[in-house]
Order: sequence, then C-alpha cells, then structure tokens
Amino acid sequence: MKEQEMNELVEQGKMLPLMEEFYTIQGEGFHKGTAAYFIRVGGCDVGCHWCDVKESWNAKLHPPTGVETIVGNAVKHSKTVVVTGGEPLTWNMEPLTSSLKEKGAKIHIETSGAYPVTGTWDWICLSPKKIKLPTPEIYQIANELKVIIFNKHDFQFAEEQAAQVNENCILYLQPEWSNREKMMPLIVEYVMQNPKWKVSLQTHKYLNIP
Ligand SMILES: C[S@@+](CC[C@H](N)C(=O)[O-])C[C@H]1O[C@@H](n2cnc3c(N)ncnc32)[C@H](O)[C@@H]1O
Ligand SMILES: Nc1nc2[nH]cc(C(=O)O)c2c(=O)[nH]1
Ligand code: SF4
Ligand SMILES: [Mg+2]
Repeated sequence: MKEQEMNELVEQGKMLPLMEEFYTIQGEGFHKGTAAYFIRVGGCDVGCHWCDVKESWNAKLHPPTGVETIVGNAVKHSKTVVVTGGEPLTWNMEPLTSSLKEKGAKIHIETSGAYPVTGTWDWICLSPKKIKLPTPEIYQIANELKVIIFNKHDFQFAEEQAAQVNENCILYLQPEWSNREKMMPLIVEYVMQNPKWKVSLQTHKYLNIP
C-alpha cells in the first residue's frame, strides 16, 4: 500500500498504529482481576514524565494496522477488550469500536481524555493529567476516575477532577509506580479520611504479567 493511502486510512481510523496486543488480566481500577485482551495503540503527546510506556509515544514507530486485523485477533481471545496506548483518543476510534461491537465484545478504554471522545464504549476509565486536561464532555460519561498520585499535590488535583465527574463515577487513587513506597502510606491515610475514594494498584506488576 502507498504511504499516502495508508496515512488517509489512519486519518479515518480504519488503520491504527499498533504497538502491541496481549491477552492478560486487567490490573487496575474497577475491572481489576478480569481477563481481557489489550490493544495498545501508539501515539501520545501528553508527555507524563513518569509514563510507564514511553515507547508508545512516537506513532511512527508502530506499524499502521487494519482495524479488521486487530479485531479478528482480539475476539479470538476475549469478549472483554481494553483499548489503551499511548493515547487512544489521538485517533478516530469509531471504526475500531463499531467493528468490535459487531463481534459482540465489551469495549473498555484507558484514556487521559485529552482529546474528544470518539467511538462507543462500555466502560471509560478517565485518568486525567495536569499537563493536558481532559475535554469537558468526558466527565459526564466516565465510569471511573483514576488519578495517579506521584506527590502530595496530586491529592488536590484529584479533588478538582472529582468535582467535575458524574455522580456514578467511581473514584480511584493509584500510586505512581516508581514512587509507590513513599506515596502508598499517604494514599492509605487519605482514603481512610476521605472514603469516597478507593485505592487502585497496578496489580499486574506485582503478578509479573503484562
Ligand atoms: C499508559 S496509560 C495509556 C492510556 C492513556 N494515555 C492514559 O494515560 O490514561 C494507562 C494507564 O496507566 C497509568 N500510568 C501510566 N504510567 C504510570 C505509572 N508510572 N504509575 C502508575 N500508573 C501509571 C495511566 O495514568 C493510565 O491510567
Ligand atoms: N495488566 C494490565 N492492566 C492494565 N490496565 C491498564 C493498563 C494500561 O497500560 O493501560 C494495563 C496494562 O498495561 N496491563
Ligand atoms: S497520557 Fe498516558 S500514554 Fe500519554 S504520557 Fe501520560 S500516561 Fe503515558
Ligand atoms: Mg500499563
């Protein structure tokens, strides 16, 4: 396929820069412990200094892959599919999610919300970032809010974000992995004092699974 043609298909969301795909256990948040197929789409310009998948940032390093190919692999493994990245909302998610829906999958997204929501989702995990705030409309439809706690100031940011989500949205504080020894005791104390919050850990890292 010509490069021009491929760029157009990526522009339309019919091809996506695919970094990796794997069948594992959802490690974080509300669906922690549930088997799911992960689709990791490359490309993110949010730039979190502690991001645990910086290899995903440059979309050019990840081969444009047809949505039908991605979907075919996913539904072979699981009825629950998690779309993550990179920042999946960099791209038009409509073709991917409508094709997954046709095959009867439950579709979850992990997103910073930094770009407008495209696609149709059964579960939206919003993990907002100070350096590129979510677009306003996602707060109304997020199913869980998962704020990463790297330092003490992040509790204040978490409250500002919680003030904007819908009333059914489940609230999580998740320690930034490299700083977890330091922040975990503060998170435990905070959640006991402010029980509207729950703790989320990156349990897949403790289990040594992807
Ligand atoms: C790698 S991101 C990809 C999806 C999207 N860009 C986002 O940030 O939500 C997946 C999840 O991992 C979280 N995350 C990334 N790096 C982390 C770290 N070092 N410690 C804890 N959570 C992290 C993000 O906040 C997000 O909830
Ligand atoms: N097992 C597992 N669970 C996850 N939940 C969110 C992840 C992500 O990187 O988006 C992730 C991941 O990378 N692995
Ligand atoms: S928004 Fe997500 S993928 Fe992008 S840098 Fe931050 S944690 Fe990493
Ligand atoms: Mg991860």
